[in-house]
Amino acid sequence: MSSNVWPPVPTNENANDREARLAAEREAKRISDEIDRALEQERQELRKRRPQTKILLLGQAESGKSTMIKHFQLFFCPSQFAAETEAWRTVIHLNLARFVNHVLQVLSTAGSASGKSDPNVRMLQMRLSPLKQVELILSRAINEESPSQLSSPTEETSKPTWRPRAAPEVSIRGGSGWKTLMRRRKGSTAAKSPSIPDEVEDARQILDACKDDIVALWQSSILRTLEEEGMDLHHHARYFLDNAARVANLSYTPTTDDILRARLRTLGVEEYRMTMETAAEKGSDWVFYDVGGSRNQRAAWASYFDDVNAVIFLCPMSGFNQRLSEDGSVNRLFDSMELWETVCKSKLLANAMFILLLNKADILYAKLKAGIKFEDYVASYHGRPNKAEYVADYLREQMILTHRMCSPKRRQLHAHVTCAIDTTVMGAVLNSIRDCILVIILQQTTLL
Ligand SMILES: Nc1nc2c(ncn2[C@@H]2O[C@H](COP(=O)(O)OP(=O)(O)OP(=O)(O)O)[C@@H](O)[C@H]2O)c(=O)[nH]1
Ligand SMILES: [Mg+2]
Repeated sequence: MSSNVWPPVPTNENANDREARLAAEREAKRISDEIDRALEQERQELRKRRPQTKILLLGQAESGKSTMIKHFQLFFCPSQFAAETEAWRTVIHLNLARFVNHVLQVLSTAGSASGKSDPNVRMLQMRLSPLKQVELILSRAINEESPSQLSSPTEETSKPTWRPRAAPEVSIRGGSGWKTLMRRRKGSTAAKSPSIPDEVEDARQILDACKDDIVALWQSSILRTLEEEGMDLHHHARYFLDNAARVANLSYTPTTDDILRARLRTLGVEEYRMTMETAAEKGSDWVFYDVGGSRNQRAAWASYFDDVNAVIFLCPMSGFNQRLSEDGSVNRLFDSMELWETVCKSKLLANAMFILLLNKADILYAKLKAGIKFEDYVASYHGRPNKAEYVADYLREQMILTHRMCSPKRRQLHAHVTCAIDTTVMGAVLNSIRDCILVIILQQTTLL
């Protein structure tokens, strides 16, 4: 008998003693197994009874819903956020390649139309032509939907007469599991789709080889002229073009700021399950629904309204001088206000807690500072200071009023002014949202 058996077998044991000992051991094991089973059953019951927190993010397209999801991951599930860095690298490269291709296309049209052809620019156009292939490969790698032609908000200004179409955005269908797909592709050694990782690697090499030319193109004076003439570039496009030398480098790893700026338009509804990793909420499961915000996507929202604990509604304040890309006759801010009213009125959401985020405060600030007058677009603001904090207060008051007038019954509303690309500002907002949600969980647990 081996000496490391516990309890040690008595050396002077006779046959009867042995039989009695084995029977006692069997009984002890039976009791222990029974306890384990009971504990497991209790755990399962608890898991079933634990309220799953359901949070819905609503708002028009480009309001910042998916960016908020990234923040929730970053603050409450940091390991999940870190694990997705690689997938975001591909999206960021696709963003960059698409913007450059868009600029090249605008250049070729404008160049022939207004006689601005310059041999240096023509040379850059030729040397950057492989980026079309890069865009194709990366789009295929994330299984992108075919890019929409109605993709960007349009600035409301009477100045430019010639208006090239905005760059089509990168879009992905909710539920496509693209991040998992990217992780599997990265991990797979030539199993199912051998060509894709190789292709992506090729695309990265091409981008790296083109980086100096991208920088030269972005810095060329002709681009400033095109911008003055109304070339429509998203804020995130500008950010990635400003950082092109770093982003296109072969050894590039996305920073948190880069990931927050990456644009991936949501189509349909994407579900995110997060098991919280931090502080008081540790171990609890939160389920987020991130919806596509453009008008043709909104019909799908209602089927997610059942049993919602919290609604986070994003209103991009900077949209006051923009029109919807899907309907050029509608002002973005007015659309947002109307949408807020509809959401407030919903009977299905009557019991949910509401969180209102007046987002894109940085762009609002920049626009007002540049002399664009808020009252020129929102007549009811007439005579008030053209300052971001006053405008934000005004919008907050209006939206709180709408909530009070339209809600089917009294319920909590928490409103914050946000800039969803600024992690320092968002820290405090996220803590406050977390606290509100924890109170809901507590209330539900007490009610059970
Ligand atoms: N400057 C600035 N950019 C922001 C802010 N919030 C979000 N963005 C950027 O705006 C772009 C659109 O944000 P998303 O989160 O993708 O918008 P969305 O509401 O999910 O849009 P859809 O999926 O089309 O419904 C991204 O490039 C973000 O980085 C902000 O407060 N300031
Ligand atoms: Mg989105």
